[in-house]
Amino acid sequence: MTETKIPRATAKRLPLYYRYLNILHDGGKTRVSSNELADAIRVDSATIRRDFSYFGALGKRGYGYDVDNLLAFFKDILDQDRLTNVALVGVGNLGHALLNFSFHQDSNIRISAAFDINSQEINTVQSGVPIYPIEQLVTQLQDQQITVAILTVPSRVAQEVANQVAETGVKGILNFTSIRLSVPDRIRVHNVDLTNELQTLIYFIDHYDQK
Ligand SMILES: NC(=O)c1ccc[n+]([C@@H]2O[C@H](COP(=O)([O-])OP(=O)(O)OC[C@H]3O[C@@H](n4cnc5c(N)ncnc54)[C@H](O)[C@@H]3O)[C@@H](O)[C@H]2O)c1
Repeated sequence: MTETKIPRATAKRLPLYYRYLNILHDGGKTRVSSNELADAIRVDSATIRRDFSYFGALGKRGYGYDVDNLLAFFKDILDQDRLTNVALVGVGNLGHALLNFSFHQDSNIRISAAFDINSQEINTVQSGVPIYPIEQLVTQLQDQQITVAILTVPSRVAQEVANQVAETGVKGILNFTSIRLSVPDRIRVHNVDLTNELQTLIYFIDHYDQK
């Protein structure tokens, strides 16, 4: 694995690059310019060149980037050869939507276990994923060597669930609840807030896109 320290904004674009390079590869394309990439994924070409330069992937003037090289490179960085098992905690409205969502086939991510307290849900298999009672969270996460957990429980129980997750080897939590979780330093928490995303989008539309 490459240990390069990269800005978070760059890291967020990596899966985007990776997906598009796969499309190019499947279409038999062997090289691509930063301008072509820019048009396709709607990130400006200067940003793409800067992002790629963090990894020492420098295109040649007049040639662009070699698709296979880049793809192998991103595959390594994103650790795509390894399947990541993810746990989902809270199979309600949002949890069901995530269970039914097939992650991009080339992403190597899958939800392998879900947890709830609702007797209607537990001990069933939905979209191929077994739903276990929350009491089995710690043992299942450990047995399945799960490293990422998605929290879609009601906010009032979020911290309590996070405490249980912290008893396992989980390294990352994708937190959909409105609670700012307190977890040990070894666990990274990413908060997802659709309201926030929409407000940011509306802000940019209102302030920057008035042409
Ligand atoms: N971040 C966002 O943009 C966003 C959007 C929608 C909802 N949410 C949040 O996501 C969470 C889920 O929303 P929802 O609409 O799916 O709620 P929901 O009530 O439909 O689902 C919650 C599920 O969690 C289960 N649950 C309750 N206590 C539990 C526990 N201790 N352990 C395991 N499971 C437990 C419930 O049985 C239920 O199935 C809420 O916190 C909500 O505020 C966030």
